[in-house]
Amino acid sequence: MKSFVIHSVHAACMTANDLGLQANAAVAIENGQIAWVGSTTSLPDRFRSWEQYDGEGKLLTPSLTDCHTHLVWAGSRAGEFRQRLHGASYADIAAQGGGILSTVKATRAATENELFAASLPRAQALLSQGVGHIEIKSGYGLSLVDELKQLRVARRIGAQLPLKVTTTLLAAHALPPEFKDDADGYIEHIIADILPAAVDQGLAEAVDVFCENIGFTRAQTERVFQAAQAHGLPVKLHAEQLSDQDGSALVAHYQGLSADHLEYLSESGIRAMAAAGTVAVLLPGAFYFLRETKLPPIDLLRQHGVPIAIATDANPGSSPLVQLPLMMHLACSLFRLTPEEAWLGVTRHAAAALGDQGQGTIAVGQRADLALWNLSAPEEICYEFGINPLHSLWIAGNQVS
Ligand SMILES: O=C(O)CC[C@@H]1NC(=O)NC1=O
Ligand SMILES: [Fe+3]
Repeated sequence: MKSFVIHSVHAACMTANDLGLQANAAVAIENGQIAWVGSTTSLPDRFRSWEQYDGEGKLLTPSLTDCHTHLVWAGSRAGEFRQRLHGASYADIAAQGGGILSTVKATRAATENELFAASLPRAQALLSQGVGHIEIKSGYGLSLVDELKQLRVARRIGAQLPLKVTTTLLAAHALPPEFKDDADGYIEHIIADILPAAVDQGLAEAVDVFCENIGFTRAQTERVFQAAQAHGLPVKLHAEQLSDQDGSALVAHYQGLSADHLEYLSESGIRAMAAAGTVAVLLPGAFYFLRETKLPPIDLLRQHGVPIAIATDANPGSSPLVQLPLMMHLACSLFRLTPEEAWLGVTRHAAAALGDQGQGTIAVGQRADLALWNLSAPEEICYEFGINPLHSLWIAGNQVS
């Protein structure tokens, strides 16, 4: 692995609560890690013989982390989108077999290779936007064979592309037809069969549940969390998306990595998250696409010091938007986050939501996952949309674009 220096950049190091901007900075990279960060003018002699990369005053940040995606799916829900625009209701569409279960049907029918071929371009798109770490959930298989198939495809994406993939078991995403009207039975199947198999095959690094009035109850969620804990896996939760199920307090009780969506989050849930260090993952794409009107309690999250992350929630039903910089734009435009919060939301805090403490920063000892941007100010990526501002991307010190 080569050693080199990127110099003459505005480095956004992503310190605890701000961008940590350093003008005319230099970063020395050795063996895929950051070896030194400081002013270009004070570069130590031992680095001066290394290959020098002139950043020409551009903005250098950590590469981006998309900490919440359902990236592996087959089929399309574009037809439902057209039906709804012609006046069909969700109930009409569900009655015709649409919704999540139509994606489950297509994902089950796809071979592993077909699923990989359908999903790889989505990861390639994120990589082209400067994303170096993606979380990929299961949740469209809803059976032992098909949940493991999804997770294997997620692993293959990480093997095929120069980016890091973190996998999450979300078997408790919806009720499969085989367990119609028997949600408790399905939860027991997850606990007895799907989760142990995913653990035995090293396919899951966290466990997630859709805790919602149209998903699984708080009690069913807790059964899954107890099983995940018994297997030594951390938990995260689709929480308070459409109602307040007090799921955020539950995932915080289990020292969960994150609570995600959070439009209906209460202050007691926020207090629990703050005490546990649970990250608030906001998903403005789903809010926008579903035309939600209830904003997450951003000011309360700020007051209680809960770290805020932002992710695509890329999925065919509520956020068919595989574009992380767009989420920064929507987070500022719709949720009124500041550009600084948006940047921290796709770097440092997003990495923390995946248990990758310290990643998503430019600091000595961190993996050299770095992005150089054609931006003269950080806020430009939140303000304008359409032209890809990525200039260069390094993952573990290897230049990938
Ligand atoms: O409609 C889909 O395919 C997924 C919807 C998605 N899943 C979830 O738990 N919340 C959502 O918005
Ligand atoms: Fe989601």
